[in-house]
Amino acid sequence: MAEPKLGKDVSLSKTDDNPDSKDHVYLEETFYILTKKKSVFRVRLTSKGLSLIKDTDGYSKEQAILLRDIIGSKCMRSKRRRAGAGSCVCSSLAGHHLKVVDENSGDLDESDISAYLYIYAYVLKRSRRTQKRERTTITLRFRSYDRYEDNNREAQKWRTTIKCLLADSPVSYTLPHNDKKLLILLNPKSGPGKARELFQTKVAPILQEAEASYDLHVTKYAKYAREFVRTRNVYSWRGIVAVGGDGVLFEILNGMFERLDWQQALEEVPLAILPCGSGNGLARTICHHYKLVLIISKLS
Ligand SMILES: Nc1ncnc2c1ncn2[C@@H]1O[C@H](COP(=O)(O)OP(=O)(O)OP(=O)(O)O)[C@@H](O)[C@H]1O
Repeated sequence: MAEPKLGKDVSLSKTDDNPDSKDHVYLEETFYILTKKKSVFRVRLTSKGLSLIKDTDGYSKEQAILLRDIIGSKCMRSKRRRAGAGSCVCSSLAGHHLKVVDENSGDLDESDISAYLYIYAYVLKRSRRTQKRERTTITLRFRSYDRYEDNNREAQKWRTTIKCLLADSPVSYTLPHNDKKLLILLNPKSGPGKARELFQTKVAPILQEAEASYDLHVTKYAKYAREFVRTRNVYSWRGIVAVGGDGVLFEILNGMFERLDWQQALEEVPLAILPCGSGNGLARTICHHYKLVLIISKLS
Protein backbone atom coordinates (compact mmCIF):
# COMPACT_ATOMS: atom_id res chain seq x y z
CA MET A 1 0.00 0.00 0.00
CA ALA A 2 1.34 3.39 -0.96
CA GLU A 3 1.86 5.82 1.88
CA PRO A 4 1.28 9.55 1.60
CA LYS A 5 4.36 11.76 1.49
CA LEU A 6 4.18 12.22 5.23
CA GLY A 7 4.20 8.48 5.82
CA LYS A 8 7.80 8.32 6.89
CA ASP A 9 9.33 8.06 10.29
CA VAL A 10 12.42 9.42 11.88
CA SER A 11 13.94 8.43 15.17
CA LEU A 12 16.64 10.75 16.35
CA SER A 13 18.84 11.85 19.14
CA LYS A 14 19.31 15.44 20.20
CA THR A 15 22.31 17.55 19.39
CA ASP A 16 23.05 21.08 20.45
CA ASP A 17 24.58 22.76 17.37
CA ASN A 18 22.61 24.23 14.53
CA PRO A 19 23.96 24.48 10.98
CA ASP A 20 23.50 27.75 9.20
CA SER A 21 20.10 27.63 7.55
CA LYS A 22 21.47 29.54 4.53
CA ASP A 23 23.50 26.48 3.55
CA HIS A 24 22.80 24.75 0.30
CA VAL A 25 19.95 22.27 0.75
CA TYR A 26 20.60 19.07 -1.21
CA LEU A 27 17.61 17.04 -0.08
CA GLU A 28 14.52 17.70 1.97
CA GLU A 29 11.70 15.41 3.04
CA THR A 30 8.92 15.43 5.59
CA PHE A 31 8.64 12.59 8.08
CA TYR A 32 6.55 11.95 11.13
CA ILE A 33 7.26 10.07 14.30
CA LEU A 34 4.89 7.20 14.84
CA THR A 35 4.82 7.49 18.60
CA LYS A 36 3.89 11.17 18.44
CA LYS A 37 1.61 11.36 15.43
CA LYS A 38 1.32 15.12 15.59
CA SER A 39 5.06 15.58 15.39
CA VAL A 40 6.06 16.40 11.87
CA PHE A 41 9.73 16.58 11.03
CA ARG A 42 11.28 18.24 8.06
CA VAL A 43 14.63 16.64 7.46
CA ARG A 44 17.13 18.59 5.40
CA LEU A 45 20.48 17.50 4.14
CA THR A 46 22.65 20.57 3.69
CA SER A 47 26.32 21.22 3.10
CA LYS A 48 26.68 21.55 6.89
CA GLY A 49 24.85 18.35 7.83
CA LEU A 50 21.43 17.10 8.76
CA SER A 51 18.82 19.46 10.00
CA LEU A 52 15.77 18.08 11.79
CA ILE A 53 13.04 20.66 12.04
CA LYS A 54 10.09 19.82 14.22
CA ASP A 55 6.86 21.71 13.48
CA THR A 56 4.17 21.63 16.15
CA ASP A 57 1.24 24.07 16.23
CA GLY A 58 3.03 26.75 14.24
CA TYR A 59 6.10 26.51 16.45
CA SER A 60 9.27 25.16 14.95
CA LYS A 61 12.35 23.76 16.67
CA GLU A 62 15.56 22.81 14.92
CA GLN A 63 18.13 20.19 15.82
CA ALA A 64 21.21 19.41 13.85
CA ILE A 65 23.79 16.75 13.24
CA LEU A 66 26.88 18.35 11.79
CA LEU A 67 28.46 16.77 8.72
CA ARG A 68 31.81 16.56 10.48
CA ASP A 69 30.19 14.27 13.07
CA ILE A 70 28.57 11.97 10.50
CA ILE A 71 30.73 9.02 9.52
CA GLY A 72 28.51 7.00 7.20
CA SER A 73 25.12 5.59 6.34
CA LYS A 74 23.58 2.34 5.25
CA CYS A 75 20.38 1.26 3.52
CA MET A 76 18.59 -1.62 5.18
CA ARG A 77 15.44 -3.62 4.88
CA SER A 78 13.32 -4.98 7.71
CA LYS A 79 13.91 -8.44 9.01
CA ARG A 80 11.46 -11.32 8.75
CA ARG A 81 9.51 -11.55 11.99
CA ARG A 82 9.67 -14.79 13.92
CA ALA A 83 6.56 -16.43 15.38
CA GLY A 84 5.70 -14.69 18.64
CA ALA A 85 7.59 -11.53 17.76
CA GLY A 86 5.79 -8.15 17.70
CA SER A 87 3.59 -7.82 14.64
CA CYS A 88 4.16 -4.13 14.05
CA VAL A 89 7.46 -3.00 12.62
CA CYS A 90 6.56 0.60 13.35
CA SER A 91 6.23 0.04 17.07
CA SER A 92 9.63 -1.64 17.06
CA LEU A 93 11.00 1.40 15.31
CA ALA A 94 9.57 3.70 17.95
CA GLY A 95 11.21 1.60 20.63
CA HIS A 96 14.53 1.64 18.73
CA HIS A 97 14.43 -2.15 18.39
CA LEU A 98 13.74 -2.32 14.72
CA LYS A 99 15.19 -5.46 13.22
CA VAL A 100 16.81 -4.63 9.95
CA VAL A 101 19.09 -6.64 7.74
CA ASP A 102 21.26 -6.10 4.71
CA GLU A 103 19.45 -6.04 1.40
CA ASN A 104 21.16 -9.21 0.24
CA SER A 105 20.43 -11.14 3.43
CA GLY A 106 18.19 -14.18 3.04
CA ASP A 107 16.25 -13.07 6.12
CA LEU A 108 14.21 -10.26 4.60
CA ASP A 109 10.65 -9.37 5.52
CA GLU A 110 9.15 -9.29 2.01
CA SER A 111 5.89 -7.84 3.33
CA ASP A 112 7.52 -4.59 4.49
CA ILE A 113 8.24 -2.55 1.39
CA SER A 114 9.95 0.25 3.36
CA ALA A 115 13.59 1.10 2.89
CA TYR A 116 15.45 2.25 5.99
CA LEU A 117 18.36 4.61 5.93
CA TYR A 118 20.62 4.45 8.95
CA ILE A 119 22.87 7.46 9.42
CA TYR A 120 25.75 7.06 11.86
CA ALA A 121 27.15 10.04 13.72
CA TYR A 122 29.49 10.53 16.68
CA VAL A 123 28.40 13.74 18.29
CA LEU A 124 30.71 15.66 20.59
CA LYS A 125 29.11 16.06 24.01
CA ARG A 126 30.61 18.53 26.43
CA SER A 127 29.98 18.59 30.12
CA ARG A 128 31.75 20.76 32.68
CA ARG A 129 34.52 18.21 33.24
CA THR A 130 34.53 15.83 30.29
CA GLN A 131 34.16 15.72 26.57
CA LYS A 132 33.13 12.60 24.73
CA ARG A 133 31.67 11.51 21.47
CA GLU A 134 28.30 9.88 21.67
CA ARG A 135 27.18 7.43 19.00
CA THR A 136 23.95 8.63 17.42
CA THR A 137 21.89 6.79 14.83
CA ILE A 138 19.26 8.57 12.80
CA THR A 139 16.80 6.24 11.13
CA LEU A 140 14.81 7.45 8.17
CA ARG A 141 12.08 5.21 6.86
CA PHE A 142 11.11 5.58 3.22
CA ARG A 143 7.72 4.17 2.25
CA SER A 144 6.07 6.60 -0.15
CA TYR A 145 5.95 4.01 -2.92
CA ASP A 146 4.28 0.63 -3.04
CA ARG A 147 7.38 -1.20 -4.23
CA TYR A 148 10.46 -1.75 -2.12
CA GLU A 149 12.71 -1.01 -5.12
CA ASP A 150 11.28 2.52 -5.45
CA ASN A 151 11.56 3.24 -1.73
CA ASN A 152 15.10 1.91 -1.77
CA ARG A 153 15.95 4.20 -4.69
CA GLU A 154 14.88 7.19 -2.57
CA ALA A 155 16.90 5.99 0.42
CA GLN A 156 19.92 5.37 -1.84
CA LYS A 157 19.65 8.94 -3.13
CA TRP A 158 20.10 10.22 0.43
CA ARG A 159 22.91 7.77 1.08
CA THR A 160 24.78 8.74 -2.09
CA THR A 161 24.43 12.45 -1.34
CA ILE A 162 25.72 11.94 2.22
CA LYS A 163 28.67 9.93 0.87
CA CYS A 164 29.54 12.60 -1.69
CA LEU A 165 29.40 15.32 0.99
CA LEU A 166 31.56 13.27 3.35
CA ALA A 167 34.09 12.61 0.59
CA ASP A 168 34.03 16.31 -0.33
CA SER A 169 33.26 15.35 -3.91
CA PRO A 170 30.60 16.82 -6.21
CA VAL A 171 27.13 15.51 -5.40
CA SER A 172 26.04 13.06 -8.08
CA TYR A 173 23.92 9.95 -8.46
CA THR A 174 26.90 7.63 -8.25
CA LEU A 175 28.78 6.73 -5.11
CA PRO A 176 32.23 8.28 -4.87
CA HIS A 177 34.72 5.50 -4.56
CA ASN A 178 38.09 5.42 -3.00
CA ASP A 179 39.58 2.07 -3.84
CA LYS A 180 42.54 2.60 -1.53
CA LYS A 181 42.47 1.03 1.90
CA LEU A 182 43.92 2.29 5.16
CA LEU A 183 47.06 0.62 6.44
CA ILE A 184 46.78 -0.17 10.13
CA LEU A 185 49.96 -1.06 12.01
CA LEU A 186 49.04 -2.36 15.44
CA ASN A 187 51.47 -3.03 18.26
CA PRO A 188 49.98 -5.84 20.40
CA LYS A 189 52.56 -5.16 23.15
CA SER A 190 51.81 -1.48 23.65
CA GLY A 191 50.51 -0.22 26.97
CA PRO A 192 48.72 -2.87 28.97
CA GLY A 193 48.70 -5.17 25.91
CA LYS A 194 45.09 -4.41 24.98
CA ALA A 195 45.59 -2.70 21.60
CA ARG A 196 44.30 -5.64 19.58
CA GLU A 197 41.18 -5.99 21.73
CA LEU A 198 40.55 -2.22 21.75
CA PHE A 199 40.87 -2.12 18.00
CA GLN A 200 38.47 -5.01 17.42
CA THR A 201 35.83 -3.85 19.92
CA LYS A 202 35.97 -0.05 19.63
CA VAL A 203 37.53 0.87 16.31
CA ALA A 204 36.61 -1.86 13.81
CA PRO A 205 32.83 -1.29 14.23
CA ILE A 206 33.30 2.44 13.53
CA LEU A 207 35.39 1.72 10.44
CA GLN A 208 32.67 -0.63 9.30
CA GLU A 209 29.98 2.04 9.73
CA ALA A 210 32.21 4.42 7.79
CA GLU A 211 32.74 1.74 5.11
CA ALA A 212 36.46 2.34 5.46
CA SER A 213 38.30 -0.78 4.37
CA TYR A 214 41.72 -1.48 5.79
CA ASP A 215 44.70 -3.83 5.85
CA LEU A 216 45.60 -4.73 9.40
CA HIS A 217 49.19 -5.71 10.17
CA VAL A 218 50.09 -6.69 13.70
CA THR A 219 53.71 -5.92 14.48
CA LYS A 220 55.70 -9.08 15.17
CA TYR A 221 58.78 -7.58 16.82
CA ALA A 222 60.39 -4.21 17.64
CA LYS A 223 61.21 -2.23 14.44
CA TYR A 224 58.69 -4.24 12.41
CA ALA A 225 56.60 -1.12 11.61
CA ARG A 226 59.73 0.84 10.67
CA GLU A 227 60.92 -1.83 8.24
CA PHE A 228 57.40 -2.28 6.84
CA VAL A 229 56.98 1.40 6.01
CA ARG A 230 60.52 1.72 4.64
CA THR A 231 60.18 -1.17 2.20
CA ARG A 232 56.55 -1.17 1.01
CA ASN A 233 54.73 0.82 -1.64
CA VAL A 234 53.05 3.15 0.86
CA TYR A 235 51.19 4.99 -1.94
CA SER A 236 48.86 2.03 -2.33
CA TRP A 237 47.18 3.01 0.95
CA ARG A 238 45.13 6.14 1.59
CA GLY A 239 46.78 6.63 4.97
CA ILE A 240 48.76 4.87 7.69
CA VAL A 241 47.29 4.48 11.17
CA ALA A 242 49.48 3.59 14.14
CA VAL A 243 47.57 1.67 16.80
CA GLY A 244 49.70 1.66 19.92
CA GLY A 245 51.76 4.08 21.94
CA ASP A 246 54.27 6.73 20.89
CA GLY A 247 56.78 4.07 19.88
CA VAL A 248 54.87 2.66 16.94
CA LEU A 249 54.23 6.09 15.38
CA PHE A 250 57.87 6.98 15.98
CA GLU A 251 58.84 3.80 14.10
CA ILE A 252 56.53 4.69 11.21
CA LEU A 253 58.04 8.18 11.01
CA ASN A 254 61.55 6.75 11.03
CA GLY A 255 60.59 4.27 8.32
CA MET A 256 59.22 7.13 6.20
CA PHE A 257 62.34 9.26 6.64
CA GLU A 258 64.56 6.31 5.67
CA ARG A 259 62.95 6.12 2.23
CA LEU A 260 64.63 7.78 -0.73
CA ASP A 261 61.25 9.34 -1.63
CA TRP A 262 60.58 10.40 1.98
CA GLN A 263 59.46 13.89 1.03
CA GLN A 264 56.85 12.71 -1.46
CA ALA A 265 55.73 9.87 0.83
CA LEU A 266 55.18 12.23 3.76
CA GLU A 267 53.33 14.69 1.56
CA GLU A 268 51.03 12.12 -0.04
CA VAL A 269 50.35 9.59 2.67
CA PRO A 270 48.66 10.93 5.80
CA LEU A 271 49.64 9.46 9.15
CA ALA A 272 47.41 9.00 12.17
CA ILE A 273 47.61 7.59 15.67
CA LEU A 274 45.04 5.67 17.66
CA PRO A 275 46.40 5.87 21.20
CA CYS A 276 46.56 2.49 22.94
CA GLY A 277 49.86 2.89 24.82
CA SER A 278 50.58 3.55 28.45
CA GLY A 279 51.40 7.26 28.33
CA ASN A 280 50.15 8.31 24.87
CA GLY A 281 52.13 11.54 25.29
CA LEU A 282 52.50 12.12 21.55
CA ALA A 283 48.75 11.76 20.88
CA ARG A 284 48.06 14.15 23.77
CA THR A 285 50.54 16.68 22.40
CA ILE A 286 49.11 16.48 18.86
CA CYS A 287 45.57 16.98 20.18
CA HIS A 288 46.66 19.87 22.37
CA HIS A 289 48.48 21.54 19.47
CA TYR A 290 45.52 21.28 17.08
CA LYS A 291 42.93 21.96 19.82
CA LEU A 292 41.39 18.53 19.26
CA VAL A 293 39.61 16.43 21.84
CA LEU A 294 41.58 13.35 22.89
CA ILE A 295 39.28 10.53 23.85
CA ILE A 296 40.96 7.47 25.29
CA SER A 297 38.53 4.62 25.21
CA LYS A 298 38.72 1.87 27.78
CA LEU A 299 37.57 -1.71 27.46
CA SER A 300 34.41 -2.15 29.45
N1 LIG B 1 55.46 -7.42 18.59
C1 LIG B 1 56.27 -6.68 19.33
N2 LIG B 1 56.96 -7.24 20.34
C2 LIG B 1 57.75 -6.49 21.14
N3 LIG B 1 57.94 -5.17 21.00
C3 LIG B 1 57.29 -4.57 20.01
C4 LIG B 1 56.41 -5.28 19.14
N4 LIG B 1 55.88 -4.41 18.26
C5 LIG B 1 56.41 -3.20 18.57
N5 LIG B 1 57.25 -3.28 19.60
C6 LIG B 1 58.01 -2.22 20.27
O1 LIG B 1 57.31 -1.76 21.42
C7 LIG B 1 57.74 -0.43 21.70
C8 LIG B 1 56.75 0.31 22.59
O2 LIG B 1 55.53 0.39 21.96
P1 LIG B 1 54.47 1.56 22.09
O3 LIG B 1 55.10 2.88 22.12
O4 LIG B 1 53.47 1.27 21.04
O5 LIG B 1 53.80 1.26 23.51
P2 LIG B 1 54.04 1.92 24.95
O6 LIG B 1 55.51 2.13 25.14
O7 LIG B 1 53.36 1.07 25.92
O8 LIG B 1 53.25 3.27 24.85
P3 LIG B 1 53.65 4.75 25.29
O9 LIG B 1 54.82 5.12 24.43
O10 LIG B 1 52.45 5.58 25.01
O11 LIG B 1 53.99 4.71 26.73
C9 LIG B 1 57.92 0.17 20.34
O12 LIG B 1 59.00 1.05 20.36
C10 LIG B 1 58.18 -0.99 19.41
O13 LIG B 1 59.49 -1.01 18.92
